[in-house]
Amino acid sequence: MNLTQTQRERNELFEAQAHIYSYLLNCATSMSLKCALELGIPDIVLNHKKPITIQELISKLNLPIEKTFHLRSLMRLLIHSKFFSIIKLDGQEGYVPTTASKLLIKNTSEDSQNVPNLFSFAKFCLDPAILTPWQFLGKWFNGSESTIFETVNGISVWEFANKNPKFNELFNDAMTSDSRMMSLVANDYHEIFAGVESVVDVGGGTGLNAKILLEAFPHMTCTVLDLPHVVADMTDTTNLKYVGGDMLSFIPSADVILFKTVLHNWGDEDVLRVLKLCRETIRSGGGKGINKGKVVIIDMVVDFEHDEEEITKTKMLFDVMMMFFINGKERTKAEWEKLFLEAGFSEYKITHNLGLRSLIEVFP
Ligand SMILES: C[S@@+](CC[C@H](N)C(=O)[O-])C[C@H]1O[C@@H](n2cnc3c(N)ncnc32)[C@H](O)[C@@H]1O
Ligand SMILES: O=c1cc(-c2ccc(O)cc2)oc2c(O)c(O)ccc12
Repeated sequence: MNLTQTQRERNELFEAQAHIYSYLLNCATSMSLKCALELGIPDIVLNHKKPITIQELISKLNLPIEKTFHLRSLMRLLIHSKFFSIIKLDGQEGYVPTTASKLLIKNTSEDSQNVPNLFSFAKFCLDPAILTPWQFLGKWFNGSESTIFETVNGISVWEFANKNPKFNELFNDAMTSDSRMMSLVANDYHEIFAGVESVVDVGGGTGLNAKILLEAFPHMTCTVLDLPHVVADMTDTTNLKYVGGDMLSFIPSADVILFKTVLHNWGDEDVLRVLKLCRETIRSGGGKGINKGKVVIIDMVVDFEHDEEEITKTKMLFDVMMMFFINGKERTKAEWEKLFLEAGFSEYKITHNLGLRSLIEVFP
């Protein structure tokens, strides 16, 4: 087809209109997912064991039959967003889960703590306490508060968590749920933890990451350092100890100093301060031997050149979110390297096998 200049321009404008509308309505996808989670749709579809028809789904959800049409539309959007698939069986269409919806099951038992599950992380991201501050981005640009969270609440996320037990629980459960993904790789980390007797998990939250590590390396001892209100109710065990404190002023000594999704919470100045503290701790701890006296960081490494499109987009979203919520940022390899060298470290090694995150070993 030979389009005239005017036809091409018109088509371009219509395409741009579709593009704009798609982004303007992005929140409809998040909200539809929120609704599906509230209703427990991933659990129902998974537990059905075979494709579930729209009528069966309506009935299991105990919804009025008049809502069938609406539920079908919701499911169609969630199928398009890869949270469910639809297949034909015996002439009837039925919904089946995808890997994404299997990770969003609501009902997992306490003893399946290290089975990957992201329900609590999703619940946190979709909570009004986290969604509301986005509305104030424009106001924040014209104001003096350091984050949009402070524009809305007057205090930082950490102070807010300290003062609001419900938010504290929501936040800690979300981070714990993210840590459950670590159970997928802990057993591959023999090289990284070979000969290591002690680990301090800095900003280790309620300790799930430490527990997963200790399951893979039972001979180790682990100290979890976190803010006092986070570790207040935690109970020490033989090889797991909780310490309340501020990582900006004190890091307990150990063979390995671990930071999982912690350093991206901080700006360069604070990360430098923390890394220098680590360097001091390693120097005075005098750890000798393979793997003794190193820092291990599990965090994003932004690499727009090599990352796949969805990973790139997610890293950009995290970067913006980190920046506006807690003054943190996602870093490129060059940005990480600059901080390591400035803090007095001489070498580092990056292993990319954690999806969005990479594991960085930093040596003195
Ligand atoms: C993003 S969460 C990561 C939690 C855990 N590492 C994980 O991956 O699940 C950041 C953690 O840092 C803790 N934190 C924030 N400021 C801190 C500080 N000044 N000293 C120690 N921990 C801090 C928070 O309470 C929170 O548990
Ligand atoms: O303080 C936060 C906030 C988020 C957050 C903000 C907005 C969203 O739409 C989703 C998530 O995530 C955080 C996070 O992942 C983290 O490691 C520390 C703090 C926060």
